[in-house]
Amino acid sequence: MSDPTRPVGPRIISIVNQKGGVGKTTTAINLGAALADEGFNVLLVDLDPQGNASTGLGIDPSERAVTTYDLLLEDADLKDVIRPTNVEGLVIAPATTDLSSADIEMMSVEKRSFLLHDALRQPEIDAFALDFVLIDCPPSLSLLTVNAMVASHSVLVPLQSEFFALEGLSQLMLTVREVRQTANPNLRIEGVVLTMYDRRNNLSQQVEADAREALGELVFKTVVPRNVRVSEAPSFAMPVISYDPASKGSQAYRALAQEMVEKLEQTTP
Ligand SMILES: Nc1ncnc2c1ncn2[C@@H]1O[C@H](COP(=O)(O)OP(=O)(O)OP(=O)(O)O)[C@@H](O)[C@H]1O
Repeated sequence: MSDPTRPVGPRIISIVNQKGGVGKTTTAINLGAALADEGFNVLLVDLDPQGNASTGLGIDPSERAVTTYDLLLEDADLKDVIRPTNVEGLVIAPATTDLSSADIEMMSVEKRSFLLHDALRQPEIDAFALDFVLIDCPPSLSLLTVNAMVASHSVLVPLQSEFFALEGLSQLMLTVREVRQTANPNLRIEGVVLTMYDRRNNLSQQVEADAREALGELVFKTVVPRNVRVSEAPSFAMPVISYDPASKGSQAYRALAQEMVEKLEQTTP
């Protein structure tokens, strides 16, 4: 399906929050699968050395695959890195723990922030006819995350409906501002999505109220509930929308995909 929301090339979205365990990987997998289910062609780039998005979509970590490490640091061809998943329309560039190596830190400042940017602009990317690229970032504002932001049109922030959720957001926004000033002036915030939301819990409601007050329209209307089916799905190497299509988690990620596409249609000329 051609994407009406972009005139040229895929829309590249980094999924970022330097806090660990807030739902970045879960959002990357399930938003990717929901967009693919809507008929879009999606590439998930796993930039987290933990490689959970890769294993969660069925890539065997013991297999010596060509990975995003090779893409960034060994000039590998995108076509050799991209692998199919068991979700039609969703392909993945898998990660390995090698990504946490110091090689990237040792490169010159000018080069090291643009590694992913340059890799994703290889002409061969056209062959995949991608509509969206989602980048699953590590839980830090390290060079890997900066690489993702430099390569992206926008940043999507999962926010766990928990204590201290909003702490750290100002640091994240500072990094976005720095990337805008130095490398990617058009970097936007795609939105903030509340994850692991528990309707019976006052804390979730309080975090939601605080986030909406502080961030206004940036917060997606869709919230992702805490749902055991979401957490079970990766052990079966599936997104929740395949594992349990009727579950609340599956419905939420479908709604999030639709809301995001609608927002893009409204804002893209
Ligand atoms: N909506 C949800 N309902 C239930 N469990 C969830 C939900 N979202 C995420 N989880 C669980 O929370 C844990 C952390 O999620 P996830 O790995 O997506 O976070 P992350 O931000 O990518 O973590 P890291 O910072 O380590 O990369 C996982 O065990 C995941 O299965």
